[in-house]
Amino acid sequence: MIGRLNHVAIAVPDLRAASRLYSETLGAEVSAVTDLPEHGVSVVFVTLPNTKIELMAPLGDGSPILGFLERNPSGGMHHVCYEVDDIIAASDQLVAKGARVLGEPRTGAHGLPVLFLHPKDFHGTLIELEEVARPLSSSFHQ
Ligand SMILES: CC[C@@H](C(=O)O)C(=O)SCCNC(=O)CCNC(=O)[C@H](O)C(C)(C)COP(=O)(O)OP(=O)(O)OC[C@H]1O[C@@H](n2cnc3c(N)ncnc32)[C@H](O)[C@@H]1OP(=O)(O)O
Ligand SMILES: [Co+2]
Repeated sequence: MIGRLNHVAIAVPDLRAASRLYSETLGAEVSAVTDLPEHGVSVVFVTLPNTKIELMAPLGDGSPILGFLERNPSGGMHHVCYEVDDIIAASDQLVAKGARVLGEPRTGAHGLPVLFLHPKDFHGTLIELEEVARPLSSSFHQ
């Protein structure tokens, strides 16, 4: 069901300081800050040769990462995001197998459908699924 690792997300208390750390100290390519009020976070993406790192800070009072940052005030690894071909099919299969899917698919930071799986069902790791449309040519060759 799951495909490539799309990103690893790190929750941080200060997004601009974290962006500088990745760009200036680690020498990585870091995007501009994007506010995503519908997700309650502000994010930047760090582009690596084989995947991305999502640095995110809370946006608004109802942010889903506030509790995590209270427990981990200096920040920490928050979730991993795996790509899937069909998010509804993946969700249906996971529910049938007893996993807790958190809410409905929503449009994520890349403009594609995402949803989350409860960390208690996956060895203490919050999982995000992102539906990534495959180019027609790649499905033709499968
Ligand atoms: C930018 C858009 C998008 C993208 O395109 O990439 C994003 O990435 S948005 C990212 C932010 N959005 C989300 O995380 C949405 C899904 N998350 C949630 O609904 C909640 O965060 C949660 C997973 C239900 C946790 O809620 P919270 O209130 O923080 O915790 P609880 O107190 O209910 O925790 C229960 C239990 O789970 C442990 N926990 C919580 N978060 C994590 C985590 N990130 N990784 C591992 N474990 C986590 C928490 O410690 C509790 O454990 P116990 O104390 O042992 O019960
Ligand atoms: Co994410």
